[in-house]
Amino acid sequence: MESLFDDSALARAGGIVRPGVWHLPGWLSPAAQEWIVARFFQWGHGPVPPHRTHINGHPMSVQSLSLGWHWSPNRYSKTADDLGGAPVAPMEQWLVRLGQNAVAEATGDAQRAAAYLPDAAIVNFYDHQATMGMHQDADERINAPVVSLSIGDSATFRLGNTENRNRPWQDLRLASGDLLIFDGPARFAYHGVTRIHPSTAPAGCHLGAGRINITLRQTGLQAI
Ligand SMILES: O=C(O)CCC(=O)C(=O)O
Ligand SMILES: [Fe+2]
Repeated sequence: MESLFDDSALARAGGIVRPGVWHLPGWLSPAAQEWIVARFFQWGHGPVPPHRTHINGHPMSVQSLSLGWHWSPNRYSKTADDLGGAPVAPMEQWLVRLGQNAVAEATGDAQRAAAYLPDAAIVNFYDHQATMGMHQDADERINAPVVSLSIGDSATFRLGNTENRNRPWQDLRLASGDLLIFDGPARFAYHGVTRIHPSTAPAGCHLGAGRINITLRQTGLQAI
């Protein structure tokens, strides 16, 4: 019953939000969402467990883990140096292919998609209280697309301008299965998450309460 009225039942327009931003609602099939949730629980076993990254001494409200490169503020590393030095889990090849398919389908630019080789995934878990302040994804060295996948409860995602964390911005609702890409003129747009909407997830994704967001990034860094 619950799943009849989850957010995936809403008819939502998708496509180009503004130059460089694409939103494809329900891009991940229900089966893919369920499969990724199962993988998410496996990632939780380590080697670096989900953690609240500290920014300026304060823990973020989201719990994060990384694949490929460990992210800590302003820095990517191969070991989680802020958490005892465990090696980061490897990037998974199905995520690379998923990212390439996402870029190809959203943008229609086959060359940009083929050149896209994301080597890091940041996996965030939001409980119902969690939010993310306005920021730029600017720790990557090259200007490749950011591919964002959302699963579980819906979120209000705030998409700002490229100059500062203030207005103008626009609020988008990201539901389970949604794909969002920012690239080109919007690659360095400020963005954040202002709210999680409880009880909006499809029951079949089996996450329980909360939201997962996975962002795929191409860092431009070389492992040494
Ligand atoms: O949860 C989201 O939709 C955005 C996450 C994000 O901005 C990030 O991980 O840098
Ligand atoms: Fe971000």
